[in-house]
Amino acid sequence: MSKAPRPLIAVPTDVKQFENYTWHTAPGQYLTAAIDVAEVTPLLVPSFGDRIDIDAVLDGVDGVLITGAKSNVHPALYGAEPGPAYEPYDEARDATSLPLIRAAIARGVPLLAICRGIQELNVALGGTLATEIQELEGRMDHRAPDAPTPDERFAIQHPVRIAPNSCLAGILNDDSIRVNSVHRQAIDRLAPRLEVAAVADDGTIEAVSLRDSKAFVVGVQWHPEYWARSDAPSRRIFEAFGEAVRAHKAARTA
Ligand SMILES: N[C@@H](CCC(=O)NCCCC(=O)O)C(=O)O
Repeated sequence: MSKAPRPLIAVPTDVKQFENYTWHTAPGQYLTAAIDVAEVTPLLVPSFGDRIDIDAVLDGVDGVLITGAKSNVHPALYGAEPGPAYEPYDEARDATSLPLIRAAIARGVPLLAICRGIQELNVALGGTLATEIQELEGRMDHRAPDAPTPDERFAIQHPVRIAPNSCLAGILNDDSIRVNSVHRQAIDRLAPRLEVAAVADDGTIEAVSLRDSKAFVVGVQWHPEYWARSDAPSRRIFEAFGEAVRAHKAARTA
């Protein structure tokens, strides 16, 4: 009996200049976690903003994965004054990922948003971000260790407390896990439709989910993709995302 075809997920891209070309690209660590652990097939969505038919994309996939990136959501999108503390920007990505997030939520398409992704999720739904949080009173330094290798930069660093009865509590079946940390921005004002699913010891919001949502909508500030094969909570997040994607496909094709 032929194997059921793997469901497809959409992954919006970063726009980068490299070797005299403009590239629309995504880091491989997210794609391999989707393939190997969530067992879904990622399709990159080029960041051409309103030139991309978001509905046509969502007609063809059963999930959305929003990756991390060194760039930051443009502050004008949440009413902050642009400046060096908010740079670098990737406005083409913003113009694609934010509409994609809103449309996926409106249609009940499962969504996993990681690092920059949780920040985009919050802004897309009306929230705001704080920048250079390591300079804020009482905050830890959430940036990556100043280390030469990716394994060291994405090393597990600090605990986060999982909100009881949250979507994430159901996925992880634990009240505290340890996570890596590679960010200098974080959620400031939480969007009205989101609820906190995890916090760090300094109060930084580390995960959110959509209030009263039937669909899987989870944002995490850490990087479960990096250790998705070896770290149990990381694996569980990608497995749960894959389960939600397959359920969406089964319901859509029933
Ligand atoms: N730029 C935002 C989001 C951080 C993020 O997505 N980090 C992952 C990749 C970054 C890297 O490889 O250095 C912020 O800083 O909060």
